[in-house]
Parts: sequence; C-alpha cells; structure tokens
Amino acid sequence: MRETRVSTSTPAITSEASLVRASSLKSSSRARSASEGPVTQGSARAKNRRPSRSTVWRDALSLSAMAPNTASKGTILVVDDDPAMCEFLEQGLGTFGFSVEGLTSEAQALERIERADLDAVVTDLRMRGMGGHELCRAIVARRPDLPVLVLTAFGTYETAVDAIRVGAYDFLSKPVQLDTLAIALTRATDRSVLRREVQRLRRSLDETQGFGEILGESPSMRRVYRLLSRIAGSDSSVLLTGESGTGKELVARALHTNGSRPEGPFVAINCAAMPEPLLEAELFGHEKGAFTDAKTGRAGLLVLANGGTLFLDEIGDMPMGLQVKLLRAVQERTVRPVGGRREVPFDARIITATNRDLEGLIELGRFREDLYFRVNVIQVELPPLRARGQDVLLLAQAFLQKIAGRTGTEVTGIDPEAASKLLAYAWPGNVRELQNCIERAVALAHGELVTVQDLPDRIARTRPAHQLPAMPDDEAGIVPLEELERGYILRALELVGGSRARAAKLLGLDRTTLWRKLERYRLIDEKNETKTWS
Ligand SMILES: Nc1ncnc2c1ncn2[C@@H]1O[C@H](COP(=O)(O)OP(=O)(O)OP(=O)(O)O)[C@@H](O)[C@H]1O
Repeated sequence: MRETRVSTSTPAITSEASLVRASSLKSSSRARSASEGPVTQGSARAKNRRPSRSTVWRDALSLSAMAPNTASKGTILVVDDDPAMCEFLEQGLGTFGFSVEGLTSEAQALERIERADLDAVVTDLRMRGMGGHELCRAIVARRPDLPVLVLTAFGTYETAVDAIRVGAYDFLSKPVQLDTLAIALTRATDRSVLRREVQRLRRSLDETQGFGEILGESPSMRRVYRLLSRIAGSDSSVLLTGESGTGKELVARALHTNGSRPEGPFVAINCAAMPEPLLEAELFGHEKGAFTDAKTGRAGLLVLANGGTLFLDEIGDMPMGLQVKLLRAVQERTVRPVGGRREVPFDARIITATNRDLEGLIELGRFREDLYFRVNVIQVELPPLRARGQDVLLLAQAFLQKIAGRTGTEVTGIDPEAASKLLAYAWPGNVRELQNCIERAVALAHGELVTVQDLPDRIARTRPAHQLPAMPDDEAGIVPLEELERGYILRALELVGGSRARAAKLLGLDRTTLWRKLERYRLIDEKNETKTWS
C-alpha cells in the first residue's frame, strides 16, 4: 500500500493580510453559481461576505509570506464545488509558482484532463456530483500519468485509505496549510514537469539537430530542418534548390522516409542524364510495340512510384516537350504511356530538384512557368557548404570516421592546419567535393591525423577568405564607399558560387544593376566570367 501523507510539519505562517484576502476571495465567488465552470484569477472583488461550509479550514490556509514567485512549476487543476475554494487555491498556489485552473464540476474536470498540458489535480472529497473518490478513480483510469491529490475535511484513516485505494497520489486532510499543499504538489509535479520538458526538448532537437541522415548544426541547416519537419507529413510537391552536391537527393530521401508514405517506394530519376525519347518512356511507360525495341509494355516511373515518392532530379534540364506532358500528368494524376491511348492513374508525391535558376530559365523560355508553379508548392533551398561554417569540420570528421572504419586505416582526425584550410576553402562542389577530398586524404595520410599534405593542392593553397573591414573606430578607418561596395559584391558572389542571379537576389539588386556594377568595378574578365578573389 502507498504511504498516506497527512498534513505534515510545515508550521502555519498565517498573516493577517492573507486571512483578509482569503475571506474576501470566498465572499466574491459566493455570489456566483456553483455551476459556473472555470473560475478565473483576479475576479474576487465582491464585498458581501457569507460563511461557507469550508470557512473553518480555509481560514487556516495561509498565504506564506515566503512563497516563491518563480516561473511556472506546473499546471494544476483544482476541483471543488465551492467556487470560493477554487479561487482561493488559484491565487494561493499561484504565489508558489503554479499555474492553477479551478473547476467546480467533476464532469468539466474529466473533460479538461483530456488535454495534455496538466501536471496534477487537487480535488475535494465531498462534492455534490460523483464525489472526489469516483473522480479520482476516473482520472487515474484515463490519465494514469496524472497525480491526483485529495483534500478532505474528514481526515480519518479510513478515508485516506479509500483515497489511496482509488489511485490518489497523496491525501491531505483539512485544514491544510498552503505551504504543505505546495510542497506536496511540487513533489507530485516534478516528474511530470520533467517528462514534459524532456518531450519539449526532444521535439526541438528533432527540429534543429538533424533530419534523417543529414548532418549539420549550422543555423542555415537548422532552418532547413525546421522547414523539413513542418512539410514532411504533407503530400504537397516540393522543389529542392541549391548548388550541386548540397544534399538535395539526401533531403528528398529524408522527406520520403519521414513523410506519410515511408512504406511506399522511393523512385529517383535524373532528367538530365538521358535523351528525350528514353526519358519519356522511363517516366510515362510504353505500350508493347511503341518503338522498335519495345517488345513488351512497361509501366513508367510515375506509376512505379505509386504509394511512395517520385524524385525528379535536375528538373531544369527536362526538355520542353516532356515538361508539357509532365505538367498534364501532375495535374490530372494520370499518365498516358508512350504509344498508348489509355490513361493510367498514379498516386505518388512529387519531389523535384535543380541546381539551376528556374526563374531565369523561364525568362529565357526554357522552362514552363505553369510547371514551375505546379512543382514549386514548397521550396527548400539548401545552403552551399561554404555558408555552413563549422559544419565543414563536422561533416569532414563524420566522413573520415566512416571511411576509416570501412578501409580499416588508423586515421582518427584532422590536424589544425588542415582543418583551417578546409574551413577557408569555398567548396564549389559542396558536400560531395568534401566527401571525395576526405576519402583521398584518408588514403594518403601517414599517421593518425590528416595533414595539409594530404589535401588536394587547390585546398592546401587556400588562404582565409577576405574579410570586410570592421566598423572603424576613427576617421583613419573610413574607406571609400565604392571600395566597400566592391568588396561586399565580391563576397556575395563568393558565397553563392559565382551565380550572378543569386548574388543579385541577396544584394537586393536587379540583375542589370549588378551587371553594371560588376563592369564598373572591373569584375568581368575577357570571357565575361566573374572574377573571384585575387
Ligand atoms: N548534410 C549532409 N550530411 C551528410 N551527407 C551529406 C549531406 N549533404 C550531402 N551529403 C552527401 O553528399 C553527397 C552529395 O549529396 P546529394 O547527391 O544529395 O547532392 P545533390 O544536391 O543532389 O547533388 P546534385 O545536384 O549534383 O545531384 C551524397 O553522398 C550525400 O550523402
């Protein structure tokens, strides 16, 4: 049998003020009907005073002058058919740092406990409805995680045993001191507050610390994880953008496995990798005899992805003719196989990816705007590796461990000089390039650590990226605005891998203006290519 705790040692700290407040509280709510439902804090201002059945012990409850008023220690539901008592406990326990909600009916209490945000219940034993015992039994049956403290003016051994028997966490006999009740509640709520905090932290970790097998902790990747967590469960089409090697396919797979159709197939195709007729047959399928080699009919990938995800990589390279057909298929959710007349329904989530500037391609008439809007319901932009700060080293170390484990070499890490080169390099090939670089370095390394000698020349030669001048402290530090602008434009170009369209967007300029500035600052060479840092 569980230990029965009756009002314990804390001495009553009864101040005159608290008694005045207690009696004014009870008189205010006396004027309200007992069936009024939630009693809200701060409504106790009525002047009429009439004694209630709980006057005797309520007056013994005192507001401790020492009550800590800290952040919420938990949310408590108080159930008492005397509204004055509810209000008194709301205010009194509030000063101990609890958020308290009072209800005067057991039925309302049973509804309220269905919501997850409660940490404990305090209930009176004798009430007009089902009574505290039955309420306690019902709460324990529905929410076994929720501790129930029973208060009663009839504090005999038998009533205490009965309360514990129906699952009460604790039993306090009236008159009870507020301090004692607060201590009992702190004990009761500690576990559930802790559990909820763990759940909250776990949720925020899921949102910020990673998604599937994607590694990275930089703010730019955390933003990506937050977005991915929000969209994974929906079936909306997603367009993944970002430079080559930034992890678009990895993200597509993670969206699939964390989405609503993880059991279904994940079907990927690179739209840039094959000639138009072949791509058409792959995507839409073909009937027997549709072309010379078509000895049998074959279902297309859109249909093969049924119940799962179709990942169309390099969508920006899809020929215009196929774009029309794809648009129709995505709109109608049916495909017509090559050489066939019948429409075959399909049901797959469409994820597309590109490292090209689709809006620029639309302007050039090489990508259909209507298809763009169809596939770009949600856009996820993957940042280039050079914009992910220390993620470079985190990824490098993860790749190193994986490769060393696979090849059985003794390499365990990267020395500081090599690490600083990895951080300074601009990684135009992004994570894929880093992966290759580490694989090579592990193969070449002599000792336990990768050194600069194990890095490719282009990386070993890298000097730390140019820094813009800090805010000057005196006149001498002021530089001409044009110099600043030139440096800033170059830095933007460096961060987006030389893409003028993306740099213009970042700088809030239209492309023509950026072009003019590049010319003015002589940042265009003879081949009309943007110069990088010299
Ligand atoms: N954040 C990451 N964490 C771990 N591995 C990553 C990450 N990003 C990319 N990779 C790895 O880098 C390689 C390249 O990634 P992926 O093929 O997904 O890039 P991509 O953007 O689709 O490239 P492309 O545009 O050239 O098709 C893969 O081996 C992938 O597993």
